[in-house]
Amino acid sequence: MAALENRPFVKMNGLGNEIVVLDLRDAPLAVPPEEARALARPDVLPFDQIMALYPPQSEGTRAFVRIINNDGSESGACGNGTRCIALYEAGRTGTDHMVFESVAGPLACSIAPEGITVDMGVPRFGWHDIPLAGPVMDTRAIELQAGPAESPVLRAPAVVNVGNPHAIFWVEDVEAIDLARLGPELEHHPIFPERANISLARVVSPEHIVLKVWERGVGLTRACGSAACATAVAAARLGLTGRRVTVTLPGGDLVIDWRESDDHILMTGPAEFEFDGRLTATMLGGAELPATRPGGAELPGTRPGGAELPATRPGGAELPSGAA
Ligand SMILES: N[C@@H](CCC[C@H](N)C(=O)O)C(=O)O
Repeated sequence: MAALENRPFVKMNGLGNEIVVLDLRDAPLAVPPEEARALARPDVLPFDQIMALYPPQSEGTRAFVRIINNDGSESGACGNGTRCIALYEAGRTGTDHMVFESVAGPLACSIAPEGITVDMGVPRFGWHDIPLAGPVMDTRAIELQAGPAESPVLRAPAVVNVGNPHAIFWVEDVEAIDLARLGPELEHHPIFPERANISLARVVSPEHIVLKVWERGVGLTRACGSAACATAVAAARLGLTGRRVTVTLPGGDLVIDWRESDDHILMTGPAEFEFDGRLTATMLGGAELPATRPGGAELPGTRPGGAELPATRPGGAELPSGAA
């Protein structure tokens, strides 16, 4: 029997970043990577991340969250997914201020008419924090390039850790570069011992950045909240922008404020409830577990066509009423 069989799920998205919330607080169990990969198949429940909720470990927090990519690997941060679990918890409990715990630290969230704000913590810049394979003094621009050696198409990214590792390349036009081709090579470059999320960023003005992201363990996505945070911080460090910027991703806009008083990064944006249901053995791979989406190069749709998906409500704006 699949470990997650019969568990309730809630499908949500944050700016089109496809999120599955698994509330495992009542009966905690680890998400088996092979079941995550099976679930992510295009005809089942394609997602970018699972946000798995476990019993809180500290007083005053709602849950300990573990973040699982659709290749079954785990990440320390997911900005869009955190807004989703904040909305989920608000629907369940009626509270609009809450704190989650994660392997990277506390995540304080607040819900307001202008959006859901998550305190993503303090960014780290040391080469061993990213981490990089060896000592680098200045992580605002590291020695790394992609494309032909004699005429690289990408070079000298900034690197930042915001709970997960990011490399940001500054470009004139994010659409002019084939990130689906270069992303896998850069994600797995030996300079990144834990791999990295790879971003192309165009600085439009001191208040505006356009961003496209190849996510570690996933591929191209419509939005990546932690990449938006990492990029905003990297741009401010280089003097390309101020500390408050709007970051435009394929899925929409996030406002990032790298707060001067304590260096915490505040990310504000939307999240949406889509539908909920229960996981079945077939969804979790049954007897055989085929590979996940090839290369993750396609942008996933918002609604799977899987005939056996036991969705209990059509996609809608309402809040989930407690799937746990
Ligand atoms: N979609 C996320 C980032 C998810 C984690 C990333 N793929 C990693 O492995 O670090 C976001 O919104 O931040």
